Amino acid sequence: MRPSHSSPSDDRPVNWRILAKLWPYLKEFKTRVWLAIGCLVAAKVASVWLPFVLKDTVDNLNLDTTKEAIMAATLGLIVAYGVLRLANVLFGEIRDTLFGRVTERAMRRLGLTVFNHLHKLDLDFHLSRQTGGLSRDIERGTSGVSFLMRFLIFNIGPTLLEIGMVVGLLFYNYGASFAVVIFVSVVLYVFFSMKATDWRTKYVKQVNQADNATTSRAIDSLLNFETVKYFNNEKFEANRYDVDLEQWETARRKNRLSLFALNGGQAFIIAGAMTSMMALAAINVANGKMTIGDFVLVNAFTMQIFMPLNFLGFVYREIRGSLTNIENLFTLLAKKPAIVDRADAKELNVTKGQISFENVGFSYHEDRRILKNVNFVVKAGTKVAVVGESGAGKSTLVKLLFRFYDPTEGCIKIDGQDIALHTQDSVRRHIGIVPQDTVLFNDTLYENIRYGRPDASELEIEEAIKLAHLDTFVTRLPDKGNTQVGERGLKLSGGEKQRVAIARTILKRPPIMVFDEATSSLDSQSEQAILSALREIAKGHTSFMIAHRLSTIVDADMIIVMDQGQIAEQGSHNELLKLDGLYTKLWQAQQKNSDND
Ligand SMILES: Nc1ncnc2c1ncn2[C@@H]1O[C@H](COP(=O)(O)OP(=O)(O)OP(=O)(O)O)[C@@H](O)[C@H]1O
Repeated sequence: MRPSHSSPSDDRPVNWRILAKLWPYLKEFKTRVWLAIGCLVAAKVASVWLPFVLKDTVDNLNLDTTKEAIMAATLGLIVAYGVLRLANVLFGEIRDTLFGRVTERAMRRLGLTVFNHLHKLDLDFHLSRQTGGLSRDIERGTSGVSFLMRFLIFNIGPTLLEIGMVVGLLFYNYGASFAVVIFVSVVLYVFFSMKATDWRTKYVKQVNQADNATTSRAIDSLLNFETVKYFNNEKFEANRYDVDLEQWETARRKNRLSLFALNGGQAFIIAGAMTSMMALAAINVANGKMTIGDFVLVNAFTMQIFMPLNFLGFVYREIRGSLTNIENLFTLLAKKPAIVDRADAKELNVTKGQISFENVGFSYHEDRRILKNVNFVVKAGTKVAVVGESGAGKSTLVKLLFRFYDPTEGCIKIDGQDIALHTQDSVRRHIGIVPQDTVLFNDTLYENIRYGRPDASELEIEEAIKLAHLDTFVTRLPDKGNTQVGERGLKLSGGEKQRVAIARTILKRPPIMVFDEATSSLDSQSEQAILSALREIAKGHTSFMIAHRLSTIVDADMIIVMDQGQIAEQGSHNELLKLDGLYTKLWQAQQKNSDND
């Protein structure tokens, strides 16, 4: 696979105002910023001085006097030349070192702000995002800050300062002609470079698009490695990849030709300017108006100015790209989470753990109602189970309880307090969830369990492992609890992952425990063992259980039967069987299935 490009850009007009938004991230090191700017000026003064020392040296070398007198006159100048060169480089290095810290701190602050913001955004945002694209946006945005600072402060700023000084000095020392030639050619050069760069943007964009397409194709294909093998489709995959690579190759060729046009045009302007300057200087020397030293000085100035301008096209494009990337990042930061704590939100105070749903209605999207008029009470310390067909809205109840969403109608109360009026943090602190699909961090088994309560002791972790029936499994592992679980926990089976999730929740020990099909990935024997463990753990806690297999919840204090977003029946197992309704149908169907097994 080819390495991917880091420099994206699109056709949007450049928004320079974004620079103002960066200031809060830079002002922490205000003194450093000013010191760096001071060094920048000092380095440029030294570099503009250099041609003058060179001129005096050349003129002194041409003096019609004794060897000793020439040496005496030039020695000091040569030392001054060396000192100025050193000063130029040293001040430049000090400026880089001083400013490096400012940029790094700004990147750190911005990175952390974005990270915190992403964790505040709602579940809907995270369900719709494309992780790859999002992380590229963040990476491009934060490194955009570094690019922008580097190029604005270390390249554009110093170059403009130098051009200003040189044009002024030429005008002061030799009159308007040299200053005019330099000024006009610089303006021409900048104008041409900006126009040509804007024109080239579409080719750069094509390369980036082709690059993203080939990279995505390769990654998708490799991620589906097993499927490719199941269907013997290696050749088909290679052909598809090659079609993308061909487009990438064409885009690169066009991009290279457009770069040739840009560089060619720039070289043409530089050559024209240098020739004119040299010709003017030569005429002046021939007329006796200028010395050989002056000729050398004009030559040195011209070279000094056009050298950094050589990179202007590249720098301009990078700045454009960086501004766009930073703007994307600020757009992300401006995104408002759907669930926000009210200004007067209080801390939820849970003493018993009673849950009540009062006339709750909810829809993910306006045009489709998921929950209608849901009313029930889970008394403190009891076990309530929710059953119903797939898609009936069972997990949605849990998402509302956890405040991933707020109800569209009605309210949910814990110990009589409306959770929508309390901080999300305090609501979540009192609820432990073993979700339907457990995703683990790419870390060790121990660390994944410790996540339930980062300050838990080794002993408490061991106990949680035992209660979740993970101990036999752990002892069988080569590295025991220090075994890495792989990305998203892929090295563990579904049942093992669920037990890790149970162990985590045991460590958290919240007053309210929610089990969303917590035993769905277990075989019947492990399921029975875990269920007895859950019963043990749930003692004294309020537990809310979503289950498909009714046999796992027959002992619940109350069973709620959901049907198309509404409560169809509620009561204990025996009461529901007596009703001979939906629950009885579900029960009979499952009994029949297990008899057939
Ligand atoms: N984020 C979402 N955006 C839009 N619709 C959603 C979202 N999450 C769930 N739904 C829809 O809401 C309905 C209820 O989903 P929910 O997950 O609550 O059902 P469930 O009863 O728990 O189903 P299962 O037993 O299969 O887990 C489903 O039709 C589902 O497609």
